[in-house]
Amino acid sequence: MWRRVLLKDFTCVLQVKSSTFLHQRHFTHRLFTQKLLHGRPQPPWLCAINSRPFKNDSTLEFTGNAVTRTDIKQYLLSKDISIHDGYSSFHIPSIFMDASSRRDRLSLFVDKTTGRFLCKDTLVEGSWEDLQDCLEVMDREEQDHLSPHVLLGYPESKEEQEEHDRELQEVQRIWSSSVPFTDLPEDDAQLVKTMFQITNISNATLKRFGVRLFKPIKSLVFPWFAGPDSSLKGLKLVSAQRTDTDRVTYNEATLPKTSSYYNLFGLPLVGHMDSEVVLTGTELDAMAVSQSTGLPSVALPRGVSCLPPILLPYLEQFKRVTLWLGGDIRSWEASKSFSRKLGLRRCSLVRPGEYQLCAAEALAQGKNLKHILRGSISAEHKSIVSFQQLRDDVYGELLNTEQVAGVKWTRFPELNKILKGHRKGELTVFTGPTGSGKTTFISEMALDLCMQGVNTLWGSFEINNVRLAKVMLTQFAMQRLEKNLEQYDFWADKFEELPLYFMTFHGQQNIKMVMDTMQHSVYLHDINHVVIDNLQFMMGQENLSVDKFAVQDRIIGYFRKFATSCNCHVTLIIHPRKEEDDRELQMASIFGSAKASQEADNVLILQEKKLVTCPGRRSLQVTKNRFDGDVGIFPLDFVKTSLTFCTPLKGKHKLRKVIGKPEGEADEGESKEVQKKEKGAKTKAARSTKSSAAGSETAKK
Ligand SMILES: Nc1ncnc2c1ncn2[C@@H]1O[C@H](COP(=O)(O)OP(=O)(O)OP(=O)(O)O)[C@@H](O)[C@H]1O
Repeated sequence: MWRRVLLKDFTCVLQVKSSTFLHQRHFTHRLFTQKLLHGRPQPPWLCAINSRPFKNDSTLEFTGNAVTRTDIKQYLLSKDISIHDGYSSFHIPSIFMDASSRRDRLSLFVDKTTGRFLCKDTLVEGSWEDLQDCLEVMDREEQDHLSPHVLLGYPESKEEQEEHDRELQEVQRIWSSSVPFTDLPEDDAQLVKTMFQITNISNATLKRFGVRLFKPIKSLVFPWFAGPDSSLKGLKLVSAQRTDTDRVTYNEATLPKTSSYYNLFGLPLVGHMDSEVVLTGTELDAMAVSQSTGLPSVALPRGVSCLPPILLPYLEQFKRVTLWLGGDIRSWEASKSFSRKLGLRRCSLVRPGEYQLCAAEALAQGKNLKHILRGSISAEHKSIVSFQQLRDDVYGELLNTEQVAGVKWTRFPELNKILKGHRKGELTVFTGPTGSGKTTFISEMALDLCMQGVNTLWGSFEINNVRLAKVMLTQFAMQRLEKNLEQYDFWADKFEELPLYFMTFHGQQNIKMVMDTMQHSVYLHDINHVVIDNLQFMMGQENLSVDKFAVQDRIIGYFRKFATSCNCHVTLIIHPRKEEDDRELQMASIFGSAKASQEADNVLILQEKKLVTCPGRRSLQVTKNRFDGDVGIFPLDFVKTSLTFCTPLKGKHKLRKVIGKPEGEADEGESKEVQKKEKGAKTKAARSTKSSAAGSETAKK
């Protein structure tokens, strides 16, 4: 919901986005005419990432720029502002309150990574550029503060206002027709608790956290209270379902929708003086921790999928943060990456234990939660460790081989058989002949993962984002929507909910800029898969009088480093350096040197028409797999109506898997096999050409 506003007194046009975050009237504003004020050029960052094209109320609070924390600190010091160096933010006195009311309070938080600010007293927020503008104006006008109402909002469009009102009414309607647990007859309350497997959570705890039951859909209601008046901003509905194996799975829905839902559940119960908190992945876990340990505990709004930086100021007061996000490897990975945002020094992590317990399960099984929390380990990385320290990590990996192997593709079971899954921190290099369908295939492969919650960032330099999103939406809906336009909104609404982001770069790009954007997106959106289409678009600005392949190797090296340091998977599409008509592509067709092929964890090749068994068909070949060494090839059919790939029907194809062979050998083995087949086919083809030639000769005669 974007609004245009005037910066009062300065006749400067600002673009403002209304946000439901934690406050009643809480602006995120972005200066797009900053040159008007003091001619500072717009940071390239500002336009570097775009949200999904289908969104009109972007989830992106993205006003990032290339400032460093040193820049921020120096600038603030140059303005004689006293700074407290916090964990993820600098704390400064609010410039939106007069000196007498702000006293010594440092209630304005400036994010050390992006420079975004939030004043917790007045709830004004904005970008680093906005803060600088405000400070410049204060200097120029010799004022000691600005009014929090310095931004004048125009009403939202009628449509937006109506949607917003409808949402709020729906929140109120559900809330008022839900029943507090304490008002339920004891038998009913017990039944509900059994259904949700929370029999050990007392009615008193449920009451303290304000949990209710919404009977019509048998869901628990978790409220989102926030703002100076602690009013109801939204809610989360959670329903429980029992699976065949007698496990309970939970489904959740939020109002407002997930991308605007920023509830740190449990925050209103935290005292100003509390210096310790336990961060959990679900509301049930937060209640379990609070009940059995008495410690303040808050749940993340979107579980382990992300920790939006906009929430960080609310966690600054804690000297110690224990992350207990769940019991699986994904939660463990998330807790490691969130602790980097929170500041490693103060974070400790609960490692998934032998029985993989989250807090609610631990409580249900009568475990001692205090004891589990005491066993949490420091998030700070030590440069030298002994096996004794690694011992539990190794054990955890052995115990959870399936989870360690990564996220499985739902649409490509053959790929699971070879690669085992999609893992964080790896670099996948993907190639194929020109126009063979590389973009189309990677689009579906990444979409498959994104639909399972893998936060994905696309850098599509070759085709524009609208075209790419159209391909993805077709693959998502599994049909051509141009023929069913009436279904567009239905699919677009669902597609919009995916954790999918696009860089807005197009054409040749500077590698540093791309790297900075990727790094930023990891911070802002907890991106764990970056797709780059394609590497050649990063080479244009390099000095190509030096060896082209040396440049390519160097760029691959940058991506490698990024994948490792940010623990983020990078899929890099590369055009082959040479294509020969009668030969399949090999690793050597892509890489300039052995070094570059060493950098990649996985090398995938989309082979085209080379398998004579199925003419015209593409095959996907894995020629390198660092995880467990399996390589192989399998055919792919293309479904034009949905732009998707699938494996041919059973019996028609065979997965050829080469287990445990070194990369080179496997490659050779594969190509030998292919060559043999090709040779056979060529002879056959030659024979048939001969006979058809003979036939036509005869016909001519
Ligand atoms: N297996 C396939 N069979 C037939 N057509 C395909 C196949 N895969 C993709 N296509 C179509 O081919 C066209 C080119 O596909 P795409 O852009 O994915 O290829 P590419 O390899 O990325 O191209 P480039 O080499 O230019 O980067 C698209 O129109 C796509 O729908």
